[in-house]
Amino acid sequence: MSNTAVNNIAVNDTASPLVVAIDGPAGSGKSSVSRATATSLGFDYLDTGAAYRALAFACLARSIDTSSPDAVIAQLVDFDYEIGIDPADYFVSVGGEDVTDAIREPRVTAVVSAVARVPEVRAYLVALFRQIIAASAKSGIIVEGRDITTVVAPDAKLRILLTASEEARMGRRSAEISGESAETTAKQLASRDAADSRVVDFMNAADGVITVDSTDLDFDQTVAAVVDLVRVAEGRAEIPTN
Ligand SMILES: Nc1ncnc2c1ncn2[C@@H]1O[C@H](COP(=O)(O)OP(=O)(O)O)[C@@H](O)[C@H]1O
Ligand SMILES: Nc1ccn([C@@H]2O[C@H](COP(=O)(O)OP(=O)(O)O)[C@@H](O)[C@H]2O)c(=O)n1
Repeated sequence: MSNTAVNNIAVNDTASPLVVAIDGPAGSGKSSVSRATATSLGFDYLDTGAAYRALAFACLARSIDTSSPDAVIAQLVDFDYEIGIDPADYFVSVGGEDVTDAIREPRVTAVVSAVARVPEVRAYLVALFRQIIAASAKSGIIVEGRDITTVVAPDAKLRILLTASEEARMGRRSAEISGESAETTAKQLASRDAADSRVVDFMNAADGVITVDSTDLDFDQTVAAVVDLVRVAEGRAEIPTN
């Protein structure tokens, strides 16, 4: 297996990886379930939301007005972003600085939707995601976000919409975030989903996309459900009956 570097992205010249596309609203479990599934299957894992967050972080670091599309677009020229796609070595960096935790701060979450709704930003990042996917040297890659099943990888071997009731999603998120009331977390999550869904529809499964509803599944059961679907997609198992 050999890899070459083009524009800082290692290009895998072996067979293309099996692509698993996962979309869904905030708090449905996309990142955690995708990462655990990738670990269990020996696949890579690409968190696309991290790129939008990293760009929002870079804008804030330079005091850029994130409500100005032109100002945000101007940041793309020297947006020096890197992400780890090995689920055992997940990191996000901007300009060589590790921002893995910083991009989850509420001040970044508060402006990320404004950055993500700019069409030029989306076109730039979609192209980057496709390069990263093509460069995966593993047998598969799980890619999660909002528009993966419809825009980034509509031809993925397996496409999943991961959902959970609003109540379950908000409960999970507020359990993670300390320092903010459950009510504040719930309001912020709902308003971000509303803003994001004006740009891409990630609440309804597109044709051919399988819905996995994790409302009544615990974390391990959700991972097991996704692993089962991957085995079916690989032709290694029959379609699960429940
Ligand atoms: N099925 C589940 N049952 C309980 N908790 C879950 C489940 N799926 C995910 N979680 C937890 O919910 C939280 C939000 O998950 P996360 O992966 O960050 O969601 P997303 O990436 O969709 O925003 C995490 O703390 C995660 O461990
Ligand atoms: N494929 C994607 C992924 C994220 N995003 C944007 O990036 C933001 C952060 O994504 P995320 O996946 O980290 O969000 P969480 O649901 O994990 O909080 C979202 O609120 C969207 O605005 C997007 O527009 N398209």
